[in-house]
Amino acid sequence: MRIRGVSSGLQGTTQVPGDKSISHRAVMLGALAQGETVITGFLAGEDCLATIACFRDMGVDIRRQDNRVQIQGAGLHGLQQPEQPLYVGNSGTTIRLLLGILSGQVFPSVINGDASIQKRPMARVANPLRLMGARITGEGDLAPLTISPAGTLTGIDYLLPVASAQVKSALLLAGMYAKGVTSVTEPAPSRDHTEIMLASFGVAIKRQGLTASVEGPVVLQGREIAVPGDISSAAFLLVAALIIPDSEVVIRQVGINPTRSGIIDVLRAMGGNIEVQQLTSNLAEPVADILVRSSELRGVTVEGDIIPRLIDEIPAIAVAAAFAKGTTIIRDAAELKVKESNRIAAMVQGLMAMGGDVSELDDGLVIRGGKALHGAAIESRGDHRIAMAFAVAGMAACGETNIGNEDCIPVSFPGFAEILRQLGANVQMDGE
Ligand SMILES: O=C(O)C1=C[C@@H](OP(=O)(O)O)[C@@H](O)[C@H](O)C1
Ligand SMILES: C=C(OP(=O)(O)O)C(=O)O
Repeated sequence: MRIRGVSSGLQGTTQVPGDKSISHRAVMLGALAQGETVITGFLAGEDCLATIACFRDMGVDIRRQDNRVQIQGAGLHGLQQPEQPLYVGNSGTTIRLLLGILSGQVFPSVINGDASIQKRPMARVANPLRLMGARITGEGDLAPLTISPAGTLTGIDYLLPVASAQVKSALLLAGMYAKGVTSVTEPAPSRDHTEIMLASFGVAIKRQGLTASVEGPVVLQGREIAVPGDISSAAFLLVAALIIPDSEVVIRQVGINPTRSGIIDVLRAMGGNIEVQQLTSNLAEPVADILVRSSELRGVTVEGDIIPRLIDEIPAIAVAAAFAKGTTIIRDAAELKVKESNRIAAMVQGLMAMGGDVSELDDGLVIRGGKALHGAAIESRGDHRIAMAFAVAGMAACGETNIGNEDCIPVSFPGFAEILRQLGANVQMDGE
């Protein structure tokens, strides 16, 4: 992907594709429900398509036309043994949440993913599932993993060592199959889409402070789900509009669930001019139109409980920080090292290659902003968020930026380059 610095600001009204986390969960719960589930605004990105493929491989009737997905629910015990290993591609959410569901099945299964997935830690999910009675094996607890039938699971009380919505969700999903109550307590609030969606499918999920509990067995009722735009995708447009002078952009219909909206708090604390017009005030997954204008940004410290509320947005925040006056410190974010790539190392190296003044911490990074950035050759490491973060940096830098392995972008944001071009950016994908 080739990006040139823009000569004028980004302008216009746009919309980002559907929320990735909500799209995955809608397919999973729809597949396990009774009756039909219809999803609109579904993210037709590679990760969520992998989730659909896994459930089709287990016999579920799922039809998709663009962003509309129609699922004939198989019921909690209606999945069939897959004929081949389930393949999740690049999707950590798919493999971790599926481990919870597969642990409750009466058939054996094998689950695998791409080279990045094979390096990501699965013990954080497999260990608590084993406490429930699940039988999961794999070399070094890495994918490929084999799940053998275990008889009925037993509910547990589990204190998560790190705030992870994927681990929390895997345990709640396994809890649907377990005898007794499964309770999960997290150290800080992580995204709560699983809890919200389980309740909307009719499951009596209890929530108290940082604890969520479910008592098995449950019955899920199919329903209609409208997926809002993904704030994690909107993050790249927000930062681009803030750092490119003379920009004014409206992003319509973005999900602003408070467990996801830390990016807005941080960009505003940096001096970002962002207006949020909430459209739905009474629903559990609030949706808003967001207006953003170019702003003089200043450095901030990002740490503590806000980190899980913006974990996937840190690459975008690091780019905003490089264009801000003063120093930004990001810490308590060691989780970034075990995402699709080591995102701390990727951001430090890439920003340095563009002339930024950055240093790496064990659990984050320090960005001394305000240096004039120039275009550079950046390796995305096959990580969609790294590729998009540097596309945005390249738009505000002088000269040309080339991003290697940018074909990972549709993992979460199909149409990224096209949307940027419509807003006035000079972005070209290889082969265009
Ligand atoms: O549950 C989810 O949908 C996700 C949870 C987060 O991962 P962790 O649970 O590992 O923090 C996040 O980084 C990922 O993009 C999506
Ligand atoms: C970490 C991410 O996703 P996953 O864990 O599902 O691969 C992401 O989308 O930034």
